[in-house]
Amino acid sequence: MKERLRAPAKINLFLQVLEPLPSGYHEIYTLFQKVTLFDELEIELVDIPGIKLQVTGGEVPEGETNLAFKAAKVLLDELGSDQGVRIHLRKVIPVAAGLGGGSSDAAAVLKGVNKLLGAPLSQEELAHLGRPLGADIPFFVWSYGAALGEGIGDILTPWPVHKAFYVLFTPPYEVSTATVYKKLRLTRRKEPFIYDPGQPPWLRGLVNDLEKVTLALHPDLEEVKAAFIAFGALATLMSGSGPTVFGVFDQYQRATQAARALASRFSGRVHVVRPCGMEDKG
Ligand SMILES: C[C@@](CO)(OP(=O)(O)O)[C@H](O)COP(=O)(O)OP(=O)(O)OC[C@H]1O[C@@H](n2ccc(N)nc2=O)[C@H](O)[C@@H]1O
Ligand SMILES: Nc1ncnc2c1ncn2[C@@H]1O[C@H](COP(=O)(O)OP(=O)(O)O)[C@@H](O)[C@H]1O
Repeated sequence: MKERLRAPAKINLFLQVLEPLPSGYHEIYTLFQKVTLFDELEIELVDIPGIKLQVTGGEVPEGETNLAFKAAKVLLDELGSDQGVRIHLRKVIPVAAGLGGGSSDAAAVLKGVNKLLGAPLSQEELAHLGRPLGADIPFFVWSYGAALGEGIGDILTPWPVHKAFYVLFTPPYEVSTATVYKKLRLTRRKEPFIYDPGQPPWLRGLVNDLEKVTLALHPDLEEVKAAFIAFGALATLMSGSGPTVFGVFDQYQRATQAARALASRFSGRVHVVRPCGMEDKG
């Protein structure tokens, strides 16, 4: 039996860092939005114990440090299963880019393997199991297109999906999430700037507290942001810890024109995507 799954990328439409926690993590207030850029996975249960992972299309390890591998292991261990798992992962989502690709792969493996084993665990149990592997994993386990993330990003509340076209620009270098959080200087606990779920967040202004850290390391991203505005974006922001920067557009044609202009001016990968979770909204 085989499961074929698509693991979406995410962007953070706002990200406020409120307080450092004794665990080394930070309390955040963020809006996660899944978008239509997908890694692809094929998962199979076999009778020979052990986990085998094959990766094509991206610079990520194939062994036990891959988040897809770790997710399979933690689930098999939890269930005490002696079945083996074979995973083929086709990487499309840029790596260490603020798009949550590794977390999404891990969540897809948790869901896929659980389904192949007859669904012994609930979505909530899978989210709980994935959380120590990555704070973003619970969001990818849940089926919402968009969710408010509190706590370390693992306390989730569904959020309406607002119609838009997003252009993602990912420069040809990676950024470490842990380094960016570490470099952020918080002097006192911040109270979150609250958004109205009924309104597209870009109408109130998009904020990402991690942006200043990554932009100080990579000032070229300021130019990308300025170019997004010059090319007609309604708003522009870095996603997560970066370095991906996105522009928000209200028309597909404007988005594709901006994407072409960006690709000819800057070296990096450009994707035009839509939010997931609005299939019923046209
Ligand atoms: C910044 C965000 C925004 O969605 O995403 P990315 O840019 O990584 O995609 C997340 O908060 C990242 O989530 P994720 O990438 O899953 O984090 P983890 O692997 O669990 O953590 C990597 C490191 O980031 C720091 N970290 C992470 C989450 C958080 N709320 N506070 C933190 O301080 C910790 O130092 C941790 O060791
Ligand atoms: N399946 C995977 N896909 C992407 N990165 C992975 C994967 N497994 C392990 N990693 C490692 O996790 C780190 C963060 O990856 P990723 O989730 O793409 O970043 P981000 O959270 O910034 O979007 C990278 O250093 C990468 O080598």
